[in-house]
Amino acid sequence: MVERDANPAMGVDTGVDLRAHLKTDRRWVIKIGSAMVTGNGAGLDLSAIDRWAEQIAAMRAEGREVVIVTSGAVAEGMARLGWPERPSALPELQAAAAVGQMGLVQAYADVLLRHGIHTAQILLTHDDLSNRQRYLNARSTLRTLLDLGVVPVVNENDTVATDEIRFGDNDTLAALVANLVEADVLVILTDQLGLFDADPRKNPSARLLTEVTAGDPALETMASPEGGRLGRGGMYTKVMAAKRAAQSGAATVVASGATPHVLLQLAAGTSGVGTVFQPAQTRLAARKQWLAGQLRARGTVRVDTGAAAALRQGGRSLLPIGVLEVTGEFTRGDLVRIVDEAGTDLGRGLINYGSTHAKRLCRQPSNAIAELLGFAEEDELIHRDNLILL
Ligand SMILES: Nc1ncnc2c1ncn2[C@@H]1O[C@H](COP(=O)(O)OP(=O)(O)O)[C@@H](O)[C@H]1O
Ligand SMILES: N[C@@H](CCC(=O)OP(=O)(O)O)C(=O)O
Repeated sequence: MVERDANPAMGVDTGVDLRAHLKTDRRWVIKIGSAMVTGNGAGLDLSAIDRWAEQIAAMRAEGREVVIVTSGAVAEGMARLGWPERPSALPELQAAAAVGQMGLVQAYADVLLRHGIHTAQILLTHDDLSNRQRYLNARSTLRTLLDLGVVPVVNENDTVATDEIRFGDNDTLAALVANLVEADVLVILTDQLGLFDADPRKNPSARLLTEVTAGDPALETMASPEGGRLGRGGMYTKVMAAKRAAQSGAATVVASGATPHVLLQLAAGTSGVGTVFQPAQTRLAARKQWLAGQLRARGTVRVDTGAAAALRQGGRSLLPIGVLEVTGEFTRGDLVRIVDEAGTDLGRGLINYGSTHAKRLCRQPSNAIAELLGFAEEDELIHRDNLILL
């Protein structure tokens, strides 16, 4: 039996009861590692997938949104091809992943459909998320799927991923997906009860830490980069994923996928389950801080008095109807300055339309966007979540 201990040096005393917070957190990214999905390499563990699906269905019924990030393509491919060891050559890994991915998504699709929930396969590479246009497209697709009540099932696109464009481990991918969908919580299900103060495989007296602060450098020395036989990255990439998720304001929990009702216990705020990584700041504060740190505005949007008042007092999004003039050359997702009629700085924001389109939308109602441009991305020129006032 593992001793549970919140090491006082690692404890969090922010006055925020993070476990209680989980009870109301709405958007969850749940990452499931290879060892858990494939019953330690013995082929897909369908009964485990079934148990998680049942819990995810219960979470959906409570009004929560869930994105699954699942590993296991390579491990399932190995099982299907009868390979006992994970290959080291990239083409073989990619071949195994291509074989295994088929069974992996089918398994999630089948079990979730039994609960009346549709799934969607999303395969991403690092390249997709570092290219602004593709990042925004992936983000819109994921948000639309969530709005439709679909559970996206994400994995790395192993077939095309070469060294320069691969995440390499799904913990990093999951943190980036948490950022992409602005998740409240990232859950990483693995084959240990959580983060221990040393690798429990090597040190049987290692103690479980239940509450820690994301980004605490001490955690990085405790977490070994060695994974199990199937996984990659070990606990180190999970600690780094928690740090990354915290930068967009998400809390991370590392817990065992084998703990009965693990997801429902977390969603109920049950204490002692897994390791909770507390983010140092709130989601909105993190996002606004990121926006404030962006110095290079690519264009300027001049707004009328009504729009300026709506932004200042009402915390509203900027609609094209309130825009007098757009200057500069920029693409969708770029940072622009927002100024009032007199040209005084009001704020900064990420714009939903490129400059050619934005210029055509000045003074137009949002319901005319589709007709004017032949397509409509969003009703707002700048959404309030992507806007800071100076
Ligand atoms: N400090 C630590 N606490 C818990 N596990 C650790 C720690 N350091 C290393 N590990 C190892 O990390 C492994 C989990 O990583 P990995 O095999 O990559 O899992 P997954 O497939 O779930 O991503 C555990 O089985 C454990 O041996
Ligand atoms: N895309 C790979 C992920 C490999 C991986 O990172 O595994 P893990 O460390 O178990 O999350 C696969 O599906 O096998």
